[in-house]
Amino acid sequence: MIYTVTVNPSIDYIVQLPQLELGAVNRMTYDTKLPGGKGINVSRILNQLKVENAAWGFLGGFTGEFIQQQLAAENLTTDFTKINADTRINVKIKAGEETEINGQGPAITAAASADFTAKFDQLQAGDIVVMSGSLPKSLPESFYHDLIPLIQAHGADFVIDTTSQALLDTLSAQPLVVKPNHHELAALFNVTLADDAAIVKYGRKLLDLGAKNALVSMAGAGAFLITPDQVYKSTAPKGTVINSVGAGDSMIAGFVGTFSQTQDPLKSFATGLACGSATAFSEDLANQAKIAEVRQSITIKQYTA
Ligand SMILES: Nc1ncnc2c1ncn2[C@@H]1O[C@H](COP(=O)(O)OP(=O)(O)O)[C@@H](O)[C@H]1O
Ligand SMILES: O=P(O)(O)OC[C@H]1O[C@](O)(COP(=O)(O)O)[C@@H](O)[C@@H]1O
Repeated sequence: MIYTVTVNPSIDYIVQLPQLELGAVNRMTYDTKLPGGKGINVSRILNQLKVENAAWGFLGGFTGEFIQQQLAAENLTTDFTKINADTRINVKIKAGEETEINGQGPAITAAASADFTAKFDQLQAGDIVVMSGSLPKSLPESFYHDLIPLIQAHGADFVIDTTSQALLDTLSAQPLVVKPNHHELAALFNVTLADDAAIVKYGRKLLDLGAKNALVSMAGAGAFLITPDQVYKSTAPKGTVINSVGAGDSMIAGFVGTFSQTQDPLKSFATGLACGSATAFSEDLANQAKIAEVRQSITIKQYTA
């Protein structure tokens, strides 16, 4: 069983306009509201792949209710901890380029946090917990790190998708996979990544620090998979990019979903690539048919320096 953890979900409010003029009244040509947050996106893609999963985290207020309703309409299995404050709204502006304004997130009380943590008692050996996204300000920086012993005590694995020190702090506990994009990888080690060799060098460092596998995604330029034995690269398939919000989460879902069924990192990489690009080529996250279509054009090569 895969459990996704979204401690800071969001309504993703996607707005489109021909151009954004700062300091002026701008009019939208299109807008839509989607249930968002990284773990929720992973769960929505796992559902498309028919991989059993449950979404955990915190939801509150009218925004939380909207997300709960949307997920129920997709038959997602959820067990969110209720909070009183409103779940955040993240604004995604599409005006030529994509600009994102993500909220800080609501206050989580100590009681809600304890209620959430108690859920980890039900984990079993072989389960995978995917912890994704930013932490609301009211939770300590060590929140993910503190969950790891609860996961590992049951013989379950974990995947972490966060940035900066919060990510570095979890590597020694051996996450099944981590997936920084190349900008996040550069920021993690405070370097500039000028070419493939530099990306692979710093991607390997993630394994040296403890990660079992690392994906380094590069948006329209594809991704690397670094395993203890091999490095693989794939360019992204060509297509019309409609909305790349959630492409990274989709890639993680594809990788973890297939890994849970096959334990094969290369097959998992192929599914991850298909899910990431299929989402970039869709208005909302990708559906099963789009993923299957894009999967046909994925090619992966072994990378040698
Ligand atoms: N413009 C695009 N065209 C094709 N595939 C894309 C595009 N953007 C993202 N993808 C696919 O999704 C993966 C993850 O996207 P990326 O933007 O790197 O992640 P994140 O959203 O975490 O920054 C990429 O490695 C690629 O396979
Ligand atoms: O928790 P964070 O880092 O603010 O990110 C949340 C945002 O990321 C998303 O999960 C999309 O993430 P990706 O584009 O990286 O896959 C949105 O749904 C959400 O608005």
